[in-house]
Amino acid sequence: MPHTLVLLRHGQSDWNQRNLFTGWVDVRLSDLGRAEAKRAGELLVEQGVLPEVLHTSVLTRAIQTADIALEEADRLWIDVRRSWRLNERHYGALQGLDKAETLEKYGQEQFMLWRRSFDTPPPPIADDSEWSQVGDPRYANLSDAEMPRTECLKDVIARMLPYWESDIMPDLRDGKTVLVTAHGNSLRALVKHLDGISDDDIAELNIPTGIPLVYELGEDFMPAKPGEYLDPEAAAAGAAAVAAQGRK
Ligand SMILES: O=C(O)[C@@H](CO)OP(=O)(O)O
Repeated sequence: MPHTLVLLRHGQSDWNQRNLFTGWVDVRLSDLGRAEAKRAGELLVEQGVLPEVLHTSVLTRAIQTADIALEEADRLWIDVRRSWRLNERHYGALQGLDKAETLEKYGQEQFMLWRRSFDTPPPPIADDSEWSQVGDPRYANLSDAEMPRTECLKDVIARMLPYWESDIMPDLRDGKTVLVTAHGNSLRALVKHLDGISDDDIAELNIPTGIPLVYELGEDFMPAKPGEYLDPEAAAAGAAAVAAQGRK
């Protein structure tokens, strides 16, 4: 029996709209982001993909997106689990900075290295920075070593995959249609794993906001073919817009 997995990046956030590096900063959805989340719920209903369990990050924009989409699908009642392991990549000292200004200041090569390279993290954020998450009660159970001050995609894979195996795979094994509502870079980490994308090629992959991406997985919890967006045209346009961020 194939397992159905639905990945959903949160709708546009206030900081996506303002073109700021976000990472673990807990910003809310913009009006457009709420509309995208509602549309995601409509797409799930229209195409008969009805989630039976939800996994989200502990960031509000992912939680809001799931709630709005599931309300639209009349599925607010399904079981929910949340984990910091699905959080956006921690953007280190770049959190709160304007993407276009950062590009201008450091140049295209450094900007893209920080943004999309597999294993080069941005400089770490200071614990007393306005945009640090140290001391945030939702991370009280993390050890100091687990609490990131910056992350590259490789680090995200290392903290996300254990949750995939321990919590998401068992729900798939139970035959449930699983919705994972998360973030541009935490979902890039999962798609890299599922689609077997190389460390170099993953730089080119961008995930659009608010469009469900559906995988049918085999008994080994791997797909026979890449996932399919429920609105492929909007997904292509959305991914191109993410790729162009930084350019004003
Ligand atoms: O700012 C961020 O946290 C991410 C996602 O919005 O941005 P980027 O696509 O530049 O990695």
